[in-house]
Amino acid sequence: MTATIISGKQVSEEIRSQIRIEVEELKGKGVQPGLAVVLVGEDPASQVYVRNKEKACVDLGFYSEVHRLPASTTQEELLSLIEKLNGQASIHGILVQLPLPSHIHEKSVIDAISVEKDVDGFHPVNVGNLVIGDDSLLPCTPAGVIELIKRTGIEMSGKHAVVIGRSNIVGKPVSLLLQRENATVTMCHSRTANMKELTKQADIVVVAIGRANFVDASFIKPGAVVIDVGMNRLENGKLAGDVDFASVQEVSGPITPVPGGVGPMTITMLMKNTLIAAKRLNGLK
Ligand SMILES: Nc1nc2c(c(=O)[nH]1)N[C@@H](CN(C=O)c1ccc(C(=O)N[C@@H](CCC(=O)O)C(=O)O)cc1)CN2
Repeated sequence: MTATIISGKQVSEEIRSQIRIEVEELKGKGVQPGLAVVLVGEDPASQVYVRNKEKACVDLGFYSEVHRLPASTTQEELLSLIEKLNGQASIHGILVQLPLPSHIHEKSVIDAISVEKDVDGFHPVNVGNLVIGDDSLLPCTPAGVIELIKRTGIEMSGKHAVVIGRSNIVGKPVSLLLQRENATVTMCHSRTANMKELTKQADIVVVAIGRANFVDASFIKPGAVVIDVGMNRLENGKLAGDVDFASVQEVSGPITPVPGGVGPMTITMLMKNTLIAAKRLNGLK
């Protein structure tokens, strides 16, 4: 059996087409969504992601500012830039590219971003609103996972979903969003004793454990949906997911590849969040 491949590129392009239309409508009301991206240091992968965010802004008609700061930037300098962007009317979304150099305290930086402009959805107020089910800016990768599942026409309500990984930026928020869609959610992590027993009962498996090819066919119930959030750079320079795609696709139902699955959704959901923030900050729906 060969599984259906869920294309993040294709779904992402569908969403971008809708965003383009909404941006034009918003411009007609005198508002151009604006995104500021801050990059500290020269991490090669981060440079690529920031360039792709800049390109997405151009492609979708957003105003864009990219602040490329040297690795020697102090925390105080970074916080003072964030304070300036918090007060800048042309900017509706602020994103500080992670990881930051080790001398900068990540939480202090995230906490300094205005809640209304936190398009990463990492601020504790946005996280708290997600937990209690209030309106908030949702973290981009988890929101992308849910959107991919929905737009593939897969029902989540009443399904058993197993999430492998409990990070603050993927595992925990994905599990909350799946519950919001009325799935029954089990969370597994590196210390889970009977992981395969649990995953083999799942209708939907989301893998975000950060270990290349960790999940093979023996974890998966025939026909289950498999979403791979992993992005592991191998020694040969190739990118590998947390799922052994060749093995799992023999038994699974719809499955996301790496690259080309969840990854492309991350930047698209960032653009969607910036559009939402621009509307809210201007009192528009
Ligand atoms: N402030 C943030 N920092 C980081 C985030 C984030 O959401 N907010 N996520 C990642 C990096 N990231 C966006 O910033 C990101 C990662 C991967 C992709 C992507 O499109 N991946 C492609 C493959 C790209 C490649 O070949 O390297 C894919 O999976 O198809 C987009 C965005 C960490 N930092």
